[in-house]
Amino acid sequence: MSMLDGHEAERKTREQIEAEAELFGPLTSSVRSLIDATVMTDAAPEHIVRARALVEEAAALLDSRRMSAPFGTKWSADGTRRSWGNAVIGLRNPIAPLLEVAYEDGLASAEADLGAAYEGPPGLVHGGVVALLLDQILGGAADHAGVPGMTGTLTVRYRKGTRLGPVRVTARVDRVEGVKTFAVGRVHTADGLCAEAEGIFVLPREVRDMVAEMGRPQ
Ligand SMILES: CCCCCCCC(=O)SCCNC(=O)CCNC(=O)[C@H](O)C(C)(C)COP(=O)(O)OP(=O)(O)OC[C@H]1O[C@@H](n2cnc3c(N)ncnc32)[C@H](O)[C@@H]1OP(=O)(O)O
Repeated sequence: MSMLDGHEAERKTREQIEAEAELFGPLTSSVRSLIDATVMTDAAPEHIVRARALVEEAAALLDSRRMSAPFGTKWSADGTRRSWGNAVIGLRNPIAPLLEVAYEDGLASAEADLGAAYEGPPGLVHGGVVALLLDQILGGAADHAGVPGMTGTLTVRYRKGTRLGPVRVTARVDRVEGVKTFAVGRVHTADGLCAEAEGIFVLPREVRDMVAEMGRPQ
């Protein structure tokens, strides 16, 4: 599979995209609540059996027609980019903590409320989930700065356990060396600094080749 696969131009208008967001956003949010309820429930066995039947009915309804491939990244003519399947920010992805990333003065920042579904050690966020958030926000900072790349290396230093609940994640580009963008970031909770990361984002060779090809005079 090529790195360029899954990117697709689309002709949808802003209104159509907004209508889709209004349709799918609440579904995602309901399923996210369902995930939390599944992890946390202490309901009576008969309620769990009934809930399972309802969930299976809902899954069958949704599965009655499927896309031919995962959502990927869709680009509109006006430059709007949709990565609605993304594991961190995907509007259609109920396991995504849905980081809404804000960019200001070169700093990417986002907040998320990580519930029981993200638990690793008791009461703490799973280290892989911490890395997941950092990967996304560091990559987003690189992208937003106009020096995007695929994660080549992500180094995370876990300073202290990240308590489940509200977290704040920040990142910025540290430097650019040729095709490599070095970004740094942090995760904070009310307890203070919990994790720090450095990521090296590499613009893949085939994208470099494509850009060089496009720039070549006919
Ligand atoms: C908004 C968007 C946010 C997105 C955030 C989420 C990001 C992700 O999750 S990406 C998914 C995870 N990452 C991947 O799957 C990447 C898999 N790896 C690859 O595709 C390739 O190995 C890739 C692109 C990293 C490098 O391949 P390629 O372009 O062929 O590299 P290559 O030409 O050999 O090397 C180019 C430069 O990068 C360096 N480099 C290569 N691989 C790495 C690496 N893994 N780590 C650090 N540096 C590297 C090389 O040393 C070289 O440096 P220099 O120019 O100084 O000599």
